[in-house]
Amino acid sequence: MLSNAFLRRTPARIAAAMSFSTGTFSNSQPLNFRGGARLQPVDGTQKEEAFEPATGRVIATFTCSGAKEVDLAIQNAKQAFKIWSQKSGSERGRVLLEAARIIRERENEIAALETINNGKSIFEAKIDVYTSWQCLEYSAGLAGNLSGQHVQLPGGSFAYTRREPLGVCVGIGAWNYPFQIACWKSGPALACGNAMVFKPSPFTPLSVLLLAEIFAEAGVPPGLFNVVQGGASTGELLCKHPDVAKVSFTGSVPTGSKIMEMAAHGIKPITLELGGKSPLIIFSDCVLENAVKGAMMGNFLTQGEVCCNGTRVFVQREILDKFTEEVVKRTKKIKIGDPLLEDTRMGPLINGPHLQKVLGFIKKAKEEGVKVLCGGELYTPDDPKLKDGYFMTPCVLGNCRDDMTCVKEEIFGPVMSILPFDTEEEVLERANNTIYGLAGGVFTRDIQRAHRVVAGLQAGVCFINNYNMGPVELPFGGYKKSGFGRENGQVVVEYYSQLKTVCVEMGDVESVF
Ligand SMILES: NC(=O)c1ccc[n+]([C@@H]2O[C@H](COP(=O)([O-])OP(=O)(O)OC[C@H]3O[C@@H](n4cnc5c(N)ncnc54)[C@H](O)[C@@H]3O)[C@@H](O)[C@H]2O)c1
Repeated sequence: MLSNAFLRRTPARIAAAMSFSTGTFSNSQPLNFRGGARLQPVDGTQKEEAFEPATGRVIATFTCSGAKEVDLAIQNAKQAFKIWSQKSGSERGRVLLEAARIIRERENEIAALETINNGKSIFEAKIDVYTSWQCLEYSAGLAGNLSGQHVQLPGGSFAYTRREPLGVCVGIGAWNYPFQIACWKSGPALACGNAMVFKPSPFTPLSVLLLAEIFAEAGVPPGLFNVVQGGASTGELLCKHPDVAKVSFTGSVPTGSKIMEMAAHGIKPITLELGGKSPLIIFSDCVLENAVKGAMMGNFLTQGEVCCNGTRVFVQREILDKFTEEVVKRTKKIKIGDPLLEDTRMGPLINGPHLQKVLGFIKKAKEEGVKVLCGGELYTPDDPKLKDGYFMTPCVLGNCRDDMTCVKEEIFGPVMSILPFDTEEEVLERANNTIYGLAGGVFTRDIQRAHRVVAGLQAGVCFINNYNMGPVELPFGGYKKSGFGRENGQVVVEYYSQLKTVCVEMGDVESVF
């Protein structure tokens, strides 16, 4: 997700000095964080390796946390919650502002680590860091504004509501936006007075440790924000723990469904930020140049590994050829390569199995009759140190039909499917014919049609004449199987707090007995 404000920054600021280079990083520090410090987990048997996708090198090994370590992290969070929840919103806000300031100060280091471990270009990783500290600043504002309601009752009696924190919240993250996801969950959670135990994806365990250190430096009580590492089994230990008050999850639909089952046993509220297969509808009266740019932004950020991407690009038949020609021309020009170089716009995919999965979708699409208009192949950059990286060429598919696998399923790679349409009524029905409902977009100069179409889209986040912009002031989240609950925007406090109603009697008790 992008921020307009970031894109308007001066190139000099973006190209700030870097001290990392691809193929050199190796982690030597513990990757769990508990009680205010990095440490090794006290238990856990399974070992995991994390990779640098650009080179295929192992850059970190760690033990997946077991039941004892998970419990210790939660007990630490419980203790810190007692202190943090008693502070005023403004006091909490000040700490979050300081954390935001430190993130800005360490922007290059955080972005570089994200690029090394995730593979996205450094240009994009800096955008992620930008939206991360913005979220903490925004959450700081929310903290100072938390309040209840005062309601007058008969006879001078009255009632008031208190917005109270939930307790220990668990955050479970996906690998595509590791630092940003951790900030988007912890910012509002801490603002509302909660503590958090966060588990990143085992593919991207590194950058969240910087966030934990930054929170500690900014002044959160030790234990307020903890990190446990691991995969499904560690995640399940967190979700099933009786002292956890809420789970906020970002990941795939099948895992989201399991999280919901586990939460059901404990009657725990959850936020689910899940996958998507979003429609991007381009009418023939659009500004073609903007529609082409929108389709590129809606498909190729972070190697296409973006939940809200508009991967089903519906194009009105009159402009199909012109649009397709322009998109293909620009897709072929995307600079693929060393993600730490400032002019690279597409890095490697997250890992070998995922790369093979994406290529498998393209193979199947060919069997089902699509025309590969460009890309969709393994790519080996000239630089020898990148020869084992997980690179592929961004791909545009033509001759697509709604019933094809590549059009129905989330590919989570740089693959755009182009689908012709004729009428507004037809395209809206086809756009909504999916289990997902995360996002959707429309390009048209007709203002009435733009609003009519987005009103008809079954999606939580809609764009008119742009795509994939994500300012932190706006709620983000899905409809249908893309999940529920919202991140960001003022509404986020609903998902990290609970409301207490207090009735105050000013007269005598009237009893019916
Ligand atoms: N809607 C959003 O905001 C958003 C944002 C980013 C990614 N996503 C989605 O995430 C998916 C890609 O991420 P992924 O491959 O990491 O997803 P995933 O579901 O495989 O894993 C997500 C997280 O859940 C953990 N996990 C796996 N099994 C678990 C279990 N049984 N119990 C508890 N935790 C478990 C993983 O270790 C990881 O930390 C895509 O579908 C993408 O669309 C959604």
